[in-house]
Amino acid sequence: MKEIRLKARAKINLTLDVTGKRDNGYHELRMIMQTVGLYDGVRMKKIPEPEIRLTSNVHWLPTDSRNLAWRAAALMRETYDLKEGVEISIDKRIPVAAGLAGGSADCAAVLVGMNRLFGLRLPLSRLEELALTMGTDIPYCVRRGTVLAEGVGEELTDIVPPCPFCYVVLVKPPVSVSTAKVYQSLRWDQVEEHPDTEAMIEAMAAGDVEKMGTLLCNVLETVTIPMHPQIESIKKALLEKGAAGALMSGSGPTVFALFTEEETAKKAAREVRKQFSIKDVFATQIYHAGRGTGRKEKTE
Ligand SMILES: C[C@](O)(CO)[C@H](O)COP(=O)(O)OP(=O)(O)OC[C@H]1O[C@@H](n2ccc(N)nc2=O)[C@H](O)[C@@H]1O
Ligand SMILES: Nc1ncnc2c1ncn2[C@@H]1O[C@H](COP(=O)(O)OP(=O)(O)OP(=O)(O)O)[C@@H](O)[C@H]1O
Repeated sequence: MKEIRLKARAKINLTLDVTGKRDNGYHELRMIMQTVGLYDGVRMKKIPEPEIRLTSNVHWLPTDSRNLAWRAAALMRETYDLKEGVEISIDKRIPVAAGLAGGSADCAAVLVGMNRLFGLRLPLSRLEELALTMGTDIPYCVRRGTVLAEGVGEELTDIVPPCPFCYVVLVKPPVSVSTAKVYQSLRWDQVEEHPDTEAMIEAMAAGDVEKMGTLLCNVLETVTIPMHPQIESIKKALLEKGAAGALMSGSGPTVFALFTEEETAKKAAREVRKQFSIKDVFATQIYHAGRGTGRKEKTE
């Protein structure tokens, strides 16, 4: 049977503000999300057996209902009463539990893949609704591009014009961060520095990457950086190596930095990898849904 191949892309948060807390413990957010080139390869194939068979190149990652990609396939089979099963293989490149929404991206890719494989013709808006039942970052991973996310992360507005093309270095220190714990520890009403979301949207419209660098701001840094001070050292090193700006993505621990020059970005990536003895360092770029990076795509 025909196999389809999808690229489940990582995201970064250019700004992340928390504006309140709901009774159920979830936080009200206002954040600018951006897709980057780094991706997990997802291959899918229909099988006659009514099963979901999942494999991945990361041997310790669960391949059952604990995996978000498995859950996406199960949800589509149940919701649309699909008789056949599916075989999914994930080539993971996005570091796990990194603040880059790797699991959410795989989940979104499987929703899109099931829609295609089974000829369901569901609009993206329906896939975004289904996505929200599995995690608050997942609707965005279905949509992708430059997006203002509000509510608990599910109210999505495309930002036009989108983020200008630039180079992005990702550095994931070898520590794991639990998103739930970070939110639980956040004293959102005591945070002093909030992002200027409107100014960031203006800087993007002006194509001013240097200005964008000065406006990067994530209130979750107030929780994760004291737990892992190395994040601050990595940010500082990336700025010294020519970044327009550097910030922790999501709940962390990954740090990303924006660069206007490819060579400067690659050199910074090489040097940071060596200086901090970190293997998970990637030189990638901004990605726009449908339009790609606008340049020859490569992540190193
Ligand atoms: C940090 C971000 O990645 C920024 O994009 C997201 O807000 C988190 O997205 P995610 O990993 O998809 O998060 P979920 O799997 O939905 O939730 C994980 C946990 O984070 C907390 N959570 C999540 C989203 C939100 N708006 N408020 C929260 O307090 C909840 O305790 C939840 O149990
Ligand atoms: N397909 C998957 N890929 C990676 N992790 C997965 C997957 N499915 C479930 N998980 C589980 O989800 C947890 C978080 O993984 P993920 O890589 O999505 O975190 P993250 O990058 O911090 O996401 P976010 O930015 O949305 O908080 C891991 O502990 C992992 O066991």
